[in-house]
Amino acid sequence: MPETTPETAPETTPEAVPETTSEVISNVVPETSPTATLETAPKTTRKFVLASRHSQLAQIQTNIVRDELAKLHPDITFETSFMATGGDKNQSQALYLLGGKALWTKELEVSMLEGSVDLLVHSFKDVPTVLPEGCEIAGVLERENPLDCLIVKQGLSYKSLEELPEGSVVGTSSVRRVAQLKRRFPKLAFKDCRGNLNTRMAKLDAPDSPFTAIILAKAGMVRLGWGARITCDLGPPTALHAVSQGALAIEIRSDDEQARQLCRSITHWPTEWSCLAERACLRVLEGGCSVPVGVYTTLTEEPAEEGTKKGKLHITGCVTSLEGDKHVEHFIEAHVHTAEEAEAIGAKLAQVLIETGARQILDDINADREKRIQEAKEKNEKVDA
Ligand SMILES: NCc1[nH]cc(CCC(=O)O)c1CC(=O)O
Repeated sequence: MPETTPETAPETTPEAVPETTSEVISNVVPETSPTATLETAPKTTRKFVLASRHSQLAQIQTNIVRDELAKLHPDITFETSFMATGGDKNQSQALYLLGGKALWTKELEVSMLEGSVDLLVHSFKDVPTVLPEGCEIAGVLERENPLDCLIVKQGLSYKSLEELPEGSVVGTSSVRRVAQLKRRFPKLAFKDCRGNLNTRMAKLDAPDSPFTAIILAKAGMVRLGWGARITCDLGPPTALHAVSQGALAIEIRSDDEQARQLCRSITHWPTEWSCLAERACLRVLEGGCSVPVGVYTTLTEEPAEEGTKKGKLHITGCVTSLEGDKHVEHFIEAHVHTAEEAEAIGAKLAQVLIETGARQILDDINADREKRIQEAKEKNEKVDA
């Protein structure tokens, strides 16, 4: 297949990037630093290795975090390391058979717990709502635009989902996106489109591609420098985005106090609290497998007493049946003073959704999933449920 990376793509393809890149950012002690006088003292400053998946987007995101850290901590050395994860390696099996989201994070966590790397940089939405023992999210950067967006195949001039002819094939592998869009656009067809963003864009633009358009997270497109390919945004009320979409999270070993301090220094608290509220909502709803949950959150900073924080949290959540025929949506607005209060609001939102119809939708989805796993087993497929 010819290289069909969009015109705006950087020169470097992901294949050109070595599996492991180690780059010393800075170990120079600035002259103004109080430690600058200890020139003969042994260098005890620890080196920190940031790690992520090896996709081009993951590398860009890791470099964003590294640059933020290096800017605030010029006396510390930061390196980066990139590796393939289960999710990258297995792109043919249906996502619902692959055993959950830990797919993208498990190998990285193992390396970190072994001590080979120190800070894991993730798209927050790929991080499971429950982390392994000994791991925690310690840092969250300011959120990029959290919405989904439509990208129409190159050469076609449709400007929105409304304009797509009946029966057009829209690519996405997200049950949330399919459910929400079937509800609004019953005449469109949806088809799996897997792989990292480079792969998905190439699949869309290939001359023999079945797709008229695909749906992606806008944040990824923007970070890759492909914003010009975005046809339109998909936001409320048409579509609510995934929990924590558009935010970057940094995971550390729970016993690594130095890493925690570094993460705190670059954390954007309104993003962190918003994402924690969204994750609390998902944790209550999901019971272990991926569900079509959409959210939209704003957190507006309010005047607070010295040394404290306060914000007005407005969080909307929805759960949609896989065929788009059932949908429950609710929002809560509350003043919050701590991350824990924000999480409590997210959990309460989930509770309200469950009581107003989400329970039935989720039970149906779990039954459907069980059935498909059973069918797959019967077909002798390797299933890791
Ligand atoms: N599911 C994969 C994934 N994980 C994070 C992003 C985009 C960046 C982000 O949400 O921060 C994407 C691509 C997509 O959903 O289109």
